[in-house]
Amino acid sequence: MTDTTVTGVRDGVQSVTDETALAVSGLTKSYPVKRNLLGRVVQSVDAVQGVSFEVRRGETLALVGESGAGKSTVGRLALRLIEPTSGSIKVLGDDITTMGASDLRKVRTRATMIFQDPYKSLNPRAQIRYSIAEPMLSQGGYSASDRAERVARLLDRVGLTSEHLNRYPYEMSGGQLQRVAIARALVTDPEIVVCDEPVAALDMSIRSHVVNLLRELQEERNLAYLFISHDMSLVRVIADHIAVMKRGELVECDDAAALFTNPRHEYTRTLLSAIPASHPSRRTFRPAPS
Ligand SMILES: Nc1ncnc2c1ncn2[C@@H]1O[C@H](COP(=O)(O)OP(=O)(O)OP(=O)(O)O)[C@@H](O)[C@H]1O
Repeated sequence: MTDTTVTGVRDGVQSVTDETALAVSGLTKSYPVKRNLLGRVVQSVDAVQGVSFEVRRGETLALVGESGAGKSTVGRLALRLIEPTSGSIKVLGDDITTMGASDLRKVRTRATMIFQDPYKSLNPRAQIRYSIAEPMLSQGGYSASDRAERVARLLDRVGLTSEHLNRYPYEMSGGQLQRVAIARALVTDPEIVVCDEPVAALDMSIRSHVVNLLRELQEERNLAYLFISHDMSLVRVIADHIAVMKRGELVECDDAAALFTNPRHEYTRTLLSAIPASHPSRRTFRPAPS
């Protein structure tokens, strides 16, 4: 661990309440990278070490840090898409750390994920109508008419039309596909969404539209976002709280306004100094040219 005191949201873990959507405590992940002839791990990468934070209902915790800091690993651990080496994960009050597969499937309808690249996250051989409906089919319990109605409603809400239903991913733009990915993530009415760099792969011109859509949907549905990003200008617009990661550890965690005005860790100051001089306001996000 670093010698920096991690404060703010992390402190909330000690007093998890009904308002807590997601809470992780002491999360650690080592990836095995080399095994000997007996299959024993002889080399591993310590990607995440002792990370703790909570995300409250209806709020956004942004997870920031340079490439390789461990952000995506934390995002995947939060939904147990990968197994933690140690630590615990609570989703909407349920400890999912050792939960069995069928209960975990149910949890993943209430806590979902949007990935960076929709071309990779959506099945290239499936029509859009199937991609959006698939989480309902996996979970079961939705009638055909309910599924069709939910798909149509969400497609409309993310700004697409019934014309897109029978298309395949290769027939759509990156921005349209990320809207499909958002519809898919919301089709089971989750309360938590892990967004892993959801606009980083999109054209500069459409990033703000997708960011604004995510913010509107959060307000309408009281969604909790764990929002992974390396773009501090975007984080400034979307985050209520910010957790800063460096080399697998959380070095600072605070209310967004406090962190921007009074960053305590040297590394946070370095991240902030990289933001272009003219900040977008809290209401609008205009992406800086990359
Ligand atoms: N499947 C894996 N096997 C081995 N090492 C991995 C694996 N996935 C990630 N890592 C390593 O774990 C560390 C953290 O990676 P991670 O992708 O979580 O970081 P990140 O902050 O999300 O970076 P980026 O912004 O580039 O996606 C890196 O050193 C990475 O190389």
